[in-house]
Amino acid sequence: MVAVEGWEDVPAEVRKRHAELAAEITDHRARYYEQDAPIVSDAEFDALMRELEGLEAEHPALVTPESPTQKVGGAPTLLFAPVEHRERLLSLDNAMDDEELAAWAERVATELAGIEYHYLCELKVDGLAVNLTYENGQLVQAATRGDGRVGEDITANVRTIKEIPHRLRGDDVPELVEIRGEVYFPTEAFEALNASFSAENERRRVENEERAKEGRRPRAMIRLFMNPRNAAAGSLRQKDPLVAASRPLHMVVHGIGARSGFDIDDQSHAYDLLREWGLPTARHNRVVGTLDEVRAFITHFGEQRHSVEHEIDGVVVKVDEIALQGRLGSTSKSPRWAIAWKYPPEEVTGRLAAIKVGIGRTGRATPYAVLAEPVKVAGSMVQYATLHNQEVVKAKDVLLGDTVVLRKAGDVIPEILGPVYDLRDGTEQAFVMPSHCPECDSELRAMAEGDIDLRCPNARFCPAQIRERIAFLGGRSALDIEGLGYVAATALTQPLEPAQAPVGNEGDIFGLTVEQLLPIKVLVRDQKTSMPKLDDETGEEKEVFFFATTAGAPKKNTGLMLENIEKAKDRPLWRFLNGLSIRHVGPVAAQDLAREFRDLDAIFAASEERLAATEGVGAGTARSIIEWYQVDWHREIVEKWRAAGVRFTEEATEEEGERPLEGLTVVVTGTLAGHTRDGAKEALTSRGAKVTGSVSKKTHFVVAGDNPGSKYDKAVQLGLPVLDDEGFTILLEQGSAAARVHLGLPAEPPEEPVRKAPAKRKAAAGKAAAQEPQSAEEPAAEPAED
Ligand SMILES: NC(=O)c1ccc[n+]([C@@H]2O[C@H](COP(=O)([O-])OP(=O)(O)OC[C@H]3O[C@@H](n4cnc5c(N)ncnc54)[C@H](O)[C@@H]3O)[C@@H](O)[C@H]2O)c1
Ligand SMILES: [Zn+2]
Repeated sequence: MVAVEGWEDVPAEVRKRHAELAAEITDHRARYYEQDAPIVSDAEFDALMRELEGLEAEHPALVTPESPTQKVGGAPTLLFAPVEHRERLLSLDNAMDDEELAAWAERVATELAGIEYHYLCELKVDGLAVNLTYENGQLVQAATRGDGRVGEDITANVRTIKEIPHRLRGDDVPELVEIRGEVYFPTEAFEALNASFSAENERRRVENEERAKEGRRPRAMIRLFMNPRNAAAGSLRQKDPLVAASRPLHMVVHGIGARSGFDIDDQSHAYDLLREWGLPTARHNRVVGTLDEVRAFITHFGEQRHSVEHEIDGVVVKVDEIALQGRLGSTSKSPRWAIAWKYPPEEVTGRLAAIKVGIGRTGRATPYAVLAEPVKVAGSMVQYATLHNQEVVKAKDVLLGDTVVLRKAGDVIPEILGPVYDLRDGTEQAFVMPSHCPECDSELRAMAEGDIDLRCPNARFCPAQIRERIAFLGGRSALDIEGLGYVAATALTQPLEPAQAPVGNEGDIFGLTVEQLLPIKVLVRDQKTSMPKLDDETGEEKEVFFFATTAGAPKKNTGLMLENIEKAKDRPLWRFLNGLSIRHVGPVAAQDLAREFRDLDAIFAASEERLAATEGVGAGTARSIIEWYQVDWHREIVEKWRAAGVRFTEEATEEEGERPLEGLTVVVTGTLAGHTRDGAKEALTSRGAKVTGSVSKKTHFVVAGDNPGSKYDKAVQLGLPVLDDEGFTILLEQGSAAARVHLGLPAEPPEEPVRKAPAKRKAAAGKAAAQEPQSAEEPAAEPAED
């Protein structure tokens, strides 16, 4: 094949698909850029774009100036006056994986062979691109990107953004400069805005009930913003500047367009100049020399994605030298000297097939969304998302059958953001909270006046509550029993043959025998859907022995689980206390109580006042402990454990009394030989140290095992003391000074890096200061909740 393919040579079905894709993409762009109301997620949109690009790569004849691949953004709307940009605003090419990043770097290297250059790494801010024109230091115009050549005049709205100077600072301002940047909505403010919309909708719902009685038309609900980008775009593209002024919009600059009257060598230096002029520049930029350093930057901010004040959807890598940027040039759509690394999408859409209710270990009924099909988000497959309670379902305004936006940020539980209103067809139906427990059929009710949550009151016999409590007991924050996870908890409490259940409640957990376990059969369930799996050949539900091999011998894990259960009898008192699932008693309160009383019987013998006087334990928690112990079968659990050999007392260890690591802030990263990650953290906190997740100048030690992450790089960069396994042991056993000496450092840090708590507070609050990090992670309202 030598002849260049003409359009008529492209197979008809390819041409057809190309036309379909082009039309679909153009429609999505209009909805996204012009109406701020997309109906597909970015991931879906990107997939369509990629398919189109693929077709064009295979059949170059399809590449016409009309193709969406050759165009930037959307068309300017009639909502605002058109503005012609002096210099075009471009889009960016994307790298979805390391191969694509390396290919880009390779092209740059080839083009710039023999020349020294640097990479400028920046965060890719997920907001709205704007162009600011300054003439002789005065802001004369602000415009959206539009199609790259012509944007919309949003000057009045942009003037309301406090960070954007109306006049550049200093005497040295240029004749002309076009500033490119991103207007964004800070993540926290976005959540607050949507919460206020939800509250207003709640008022309107109440009002509408009245209106319905009077036969009046209902007031419309406010549509929630889907994400901060949407909120930024929606706020900035308002006819009324007062609306924009009322929103906490911010901006960060990331480029320069047309300019005259000054010269710059590197883009990073240009930012210094812009900062002097009073423009908001990014704090996280970094200039590096190698692609590996670029990768480290990408990895670092992939982990820190949610500690930045605005949403980021990737990292933009640029060649820093302006002259070389010119030499590399641009395509019709994007510069060749830059590439956008995209993080995995955190938002996807899916069809809400059902809302089911799960019962947690304290009986709380939690509605959760079930999507018609599993979807990939933040790198994992997801089909369920929590909806918290029936009020949240209302506030999110979702109906069964809706296409909904689902978000999963990092390790956080997936949640539903809201419906895609424009896809409703009228067949959607409102969710009705079930009146009865799906597992034991007890009537659900609020346990106290004013409680939003409904609960299954059958704490003693509800199979769901027992299963969840046992799984919790075996879990990390309670007895931490390896082998006793969720499925094992199910097998122990809900075997196929109910009479075989060796565990009726947590009292039966110790003293299990292999003989009891061997005959236990469970249905093989799909872990995601919890629906029984079918045998491929017979089509029948699959039943297996959970603890025994097919030959009838105990599985290896069975023995391990039993050993670990035996060992768990010696766990510290607070773990048992937390494991009892007493409402309001979470790990923090449990540790406070254990430290104060050192004995379980003493805790249960204490008066409500005495309990409430314990540091970190409130009146509600105290009440809850007393009420819990008044229930017969609760006391039986404690007695069964005691009979099995649990001692429930805790001698004050020397270190604990003294809390020798009090005041230290430590970060743990990588795999340690002698400790699990949680074990290492506990060893530190029990000695009074504060363990945090991110490295800063205030960190006293970074404990780094094998394969440490970017925290290690950061530590090295900041020159912090880094401890290996051996150093860590010295820190635990001999304290901070010994660990520093081990590293060849002076015993005392040169300057106390930690901000001292004010003396007054320290004296009054004692150990409270050391507990802050834990309580900050614990939801304050109900730490013991499921
Ligand atoms: N869901 C939909 O229907 C829909 C429709 C159209 C586009 N989109 C989404 O929009 C994006 C594509 O839009 P695009 O063409 O604007 O490309 P892009 O957002 O991937 O990248 C280009 C833009 O990044 C911005 N940017 C942020 N930080 C930057 C920095 N530090 N340096 C330089 N630029 C920076 C600039 O405004 C620039 O215009 C994709 O994520 C796509 O999924 C979604
Ligand atoms: Zn129940």
